[in-house]
Amino acid sequence: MHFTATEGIEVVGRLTAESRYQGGPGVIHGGILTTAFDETQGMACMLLGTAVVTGHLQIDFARPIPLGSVLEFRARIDGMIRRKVYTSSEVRIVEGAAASDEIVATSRGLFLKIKPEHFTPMQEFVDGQPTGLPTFGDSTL
Ligand SMILES: CCCCCCCC(=O)SCCNC(=O)CCNC(=O)[C@H](O)C(C)(C)COP(=O)(O)OP(=O)(O)OC[C@H]1O[C@@H](n2cnc3c(N)ncnc32)[C@H](O)[C@@H]1OP(=O)(O)O
Repeated sequence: MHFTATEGIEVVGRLTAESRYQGGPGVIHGGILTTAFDETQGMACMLLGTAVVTGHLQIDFARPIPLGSVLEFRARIDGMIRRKVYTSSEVRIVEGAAASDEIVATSRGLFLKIKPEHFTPMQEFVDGQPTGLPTFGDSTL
């Protein structure tokens, strides 16, 4: 996805519903849409200048989204309480046969501000390649 920061704490991201994203016949998979919402709201949080992780994410799938559609996501920060960052986002089809001003799905998120040490225990698993462990093809196995 590509993102643009707009006025205030809001970001806009675009995603093309490619055929490899198919869920039901001819439509985008809900998990792909969920991931895009997560990314878009996470990107809005990055404008705060602090690292966050997703704590809670809810999605309302309002309309089926045909493959080939170009989707435009908009996300913003709605509020903050202590480490909690509340976000919302919606998506429209902006190019393709089903393009219109209608909102086809919405999302609300809760992101938690974290310290860099949050990821320290997972360093060994970065990129899915645990270090310090024997790997397949290792002649010492
Ligand atoms: C470009 C960047 C895009 C990034 C987008 C993608 C981001 C991701 O996908 S991150 C991956 C998915 N998420 C994760 O792996 C997170 C896994 N969960 C965790 O690590 C922890 O549960 C974490 C950090 C979210 C919260 O744990 P912790 O830091 O101990 O917070 P904790 O003290 O329990 O709670 C803090 C506050 O948040 C609230 N809270 C925590 N989790 C939740 C939740 N799931 N729902 C509601 N409230 C919650 C607590 O009630 C508490 O509220 P209050 O301040 O009012 O008392």
